[in-house]
Amino acid sequence: MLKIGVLGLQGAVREHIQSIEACGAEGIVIKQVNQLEEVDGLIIPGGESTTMRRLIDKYDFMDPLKEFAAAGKPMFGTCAGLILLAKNLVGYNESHLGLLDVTVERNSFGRQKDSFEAELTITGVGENFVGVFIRAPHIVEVGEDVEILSKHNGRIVAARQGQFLGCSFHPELTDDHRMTQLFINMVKESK
Ligand SMILES: NC(=O)CC[C@H](N)C(=O)O
Repeated sequence: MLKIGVLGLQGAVREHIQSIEACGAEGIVIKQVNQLEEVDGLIIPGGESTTMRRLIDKYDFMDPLKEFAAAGKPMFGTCAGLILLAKNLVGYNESHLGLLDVTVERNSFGRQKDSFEAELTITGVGENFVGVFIRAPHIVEVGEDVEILSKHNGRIVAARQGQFLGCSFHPELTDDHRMTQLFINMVKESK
């Protein structure tokens, strides 16, 4: 059975595990660096990117996460996880993991729209996917070999570059598991 890890330092961890299991894979909460060896792919969940970054540093996850990526293993960042994966962040000089070649702007859907749902069409997933956006970032710009998978109101909300997948919304908060399945397929193909 495929083993998919969810970085378990902060954020919406349990819901991702449930979604992974609904897709027939094994979900493992990663709380210690050595657990990364057990999994074939990793989801970095939504939450608060600054808090998650602090915990990544505190528990020495930075280099092991970069090594995980360098080994060619797929990674999927959702919401705050997208911010952590991105190569560039609007208004910041430094990024976090800097793996996915996109520029991301945090909290970019405005105040009245702090949280909302929207029906999305996502390449590789299909139509009528309800995206749950919670103080969501969006992708402002993508690098050459990044495929844009979905837009909402002209803004890029999902993208893929090889082994890396990122989205602005929380795919684990509905019982539509197609986005999780897309990632699991990427993990299958990478083996
Ligand atoms: N739902 C989320 O993950 C929100 C992300 C959060 N606004 C951040 O900047 O980290």
